[in-house]
Parts: sequence; C-alpha cells; structure tokens
Amino acid sequence: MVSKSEVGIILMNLGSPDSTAVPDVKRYLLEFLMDKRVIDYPWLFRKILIEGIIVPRRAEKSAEAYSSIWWEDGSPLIVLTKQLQAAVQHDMDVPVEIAMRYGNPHPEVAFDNLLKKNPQLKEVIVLPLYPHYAMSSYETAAEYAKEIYKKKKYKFRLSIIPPFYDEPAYIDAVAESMRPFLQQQHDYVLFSYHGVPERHIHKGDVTGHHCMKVTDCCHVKSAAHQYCYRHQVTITAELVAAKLGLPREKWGISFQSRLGREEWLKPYTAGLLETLPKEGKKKLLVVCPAFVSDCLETLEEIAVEGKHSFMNNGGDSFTMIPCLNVHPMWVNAIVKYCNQIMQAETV
Ligand SMILES: C=CC1=C(C)c2cc3[nH]c(cc4nc(cc5[nH]c(cc1n2)c(C)c5CCC(=O)O)C(CCC(=O)O)=C4C)c(C)c3C=C
Ligand SMILES: [Fe+2]
Ligand SMILES: [Fe+2]
Repeated sequence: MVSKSEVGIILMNLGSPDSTAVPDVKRYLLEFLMDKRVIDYPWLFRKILIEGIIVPRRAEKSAEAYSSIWWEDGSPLIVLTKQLQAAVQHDMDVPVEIAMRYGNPHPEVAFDNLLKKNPQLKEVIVLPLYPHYAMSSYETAAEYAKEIYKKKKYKFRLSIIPPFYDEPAYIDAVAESMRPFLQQQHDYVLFSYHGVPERHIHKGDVTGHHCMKVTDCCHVKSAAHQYCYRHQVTITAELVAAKLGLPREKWGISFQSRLGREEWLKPYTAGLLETLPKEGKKKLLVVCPAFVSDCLETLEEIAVEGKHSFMNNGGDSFTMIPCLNVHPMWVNAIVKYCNQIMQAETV
C-alpha cells in the first residue's frame, strides 16, 4: 500500500517542437516519424523515406502551420498540458510532472523531478493523455515511459493508466464540455478523430480475423477491442451521443490528419467537410475527443483549414468545440483514475 506522500504523477502527451523555427520542427518531425510505432516500415526504408522525402518536404509547411497557432508562452499543446498539471496537482495534493513522447520535457526529466521533490517516492503513476489505444499514440507513450523506467533502473514502482475511452468520468466530461455548444443552432455534430492507417488496425487485431473483416466488427464482441482504435473511438462517440440525447441522424464520425498514400480509417474529415453542406447539413459542430488538449490538429487543421473548406463548400456556420483542456470535470476524472490506481494497491 502506498500513501499519497509516496506517490508522483506524470501526465504524458506526444509533444510539440521546441519552437516554430524550421530546424526545431525538423528535429521534432524526425523523432516523431522515425518512431516504429508511427511509421512501421523496415528501419532502412523508413529512414530513407522520412529523412529523404517526408521531412524535407513537410518541415517548412508544418513550421508555418505551427506559427499560425503558437501562443506567447509556447505550443498550445504544451501550455495546456502544463495548465492541466497545475490543476491536477492542486486538486490531488500530490507532485505532478508532464512528459512528452517526442521533444521536451523528456520522461527521464519528469521521473527525476519527481524524485527530487520526494526522494522517498514509492510509486509513479503515468497517465498517457490518449483515451483510445493506438500504437501511434497511447502505446508509444506508454511503452516509452516503460523503456526509460527500465533503462534508469528506478526503485519506485511504475503504474500506467489504461485507455479510458468508455470510462464514465471521461464520457461525462466530454458530454458536459459539449453541452453549451448544443444550444447553438446546428444541423449536425461531427466527431472528428485523428486517423491511423487501416493497416495498423489489422496489425493490432489480436484475433487476426475480426477488425474490418467481420460485419459491423466494432459492435460484435471480440478480444480485438482492447487494442482497436476504431472500436474505441466508435464507443466514445456512441456513449457521448447517448448521454447528450443526440438523435442518430444528427451525428457522425470521421478521421482527420491523414499522411501518405496508404488507406487510412474512413470517412475522411476533409472529404465530409466538402460534402456535408450539399446534404443540407450546413450548420456544423465539430468535436475532437481523441485529443484531450487542443493542438495543431484541432486549432489549425479543424478550426482554420476545416472551417475554410466547409464554408467554401456552402456551409452556413462552423464551430469547433474546444478539447477538454482544463475542464473541471476532466480534472476530476484524472483525480478519480489516479485514486483508483492508488486504492488498487491496497487490495
Ligand atoms: C489520437 C492521437 C494521435 C494519433 C493516433 C496519431 C497518429 C499519427 N500521427 C501522425 C503524424 C503526425 N502527427 C503529428 C502531430 C500530432 N499528432 C497527434 C496525435 C495523434 N497522432 C498530436 C497530439 C500531435 C501534436 C500536435 C501539436 O500541437 O504539436 C505530426 C506533426 C505535425 C504535422 O506536421 O502535422 C505528424 C507528422 C501519423 C503518421 C500517425 C499514425 C500513423
Ligand atoms: Fe499525429
Ligand atoms: Fe476493431
């Protein structure tokens, strides 16, 4: 059993570049895209593709996009994760650090800071800030935290909070964060999730024969669901829609941020934003529950690019609902998940 005075918490996100300067963005993209859980091609092919083609082509455009959303005190993703850190630390009265899978702050710094604050540390709880299991988000964050923990041979115990895509406290927080926006006139609510290649869904299917092979696979009970991003995002949207009493024809799911030529999960957000107005869905609300903190993919890709495309294709109004960020119900949900882990130790 551990008491509060022996515990530290790390909130772990994927990360942002250190600045909007092209060399910093390049370094960040290289680290991100050379991750075998993001671009899972053989190492040499990956290296040639990433270093030779994708990063040189993408860095400048990406730096420009970051410049357009950058805040005075840094990347929105990092600033918002720091705000969350302060809120959780205040409510739990336990030291909280943040760590990023790519860039800074590195998990080793976060572990060491917790030890400096409390040399008697017995347990560190890591919360990957991704509600859904994808090898390119939750898995890479969790596995990297474990890798650093083993490499440094820390003496404290490490606990990692599992994906929380269907946990009532998270669902309630998303629903309540959306509720005020539903007062606005709207024809449709779009749940836009970060996409992943369809191949990753097949790769993660532990049964080898369920995902996107069985009719309506996301609703047919299977061991595959534990690691299936497509199943998990579907369930989140359904639970949130049910909580808000949204009629089925009033909402849908789509996938954004596609990179490369492979088939990614469909339908693509970019395509829907062009066709929805033509179907009479001209007043749109968009929510992005795969991100708990606003970031480039919400503030630029959806709120700027997405809005532009929707309005140019005949839309009347477009509202992006902010991510949970520091919503009090989200802070409460984190406190609850951390307390559950601490209490589980006592059994
Ligand atoms: C749900 C979370 C995420 C999944 C799944 C995910 C998969 C994924 N991402 C890329 C490529 C890029 N992602 C980039 C930025 C980025 N992605 C996420 C989340 C998920 N990615 C976040 C939170 C961010 C950080 C945004 C920020 O504000 O800093 C980028 C860099 C930015 C850009 O140039 O667009 C790339 C590249 C792939 C290939 C992938 C699945 C295989
Ligand atoms: Fe991404
Ligand atoms: Fe699946």
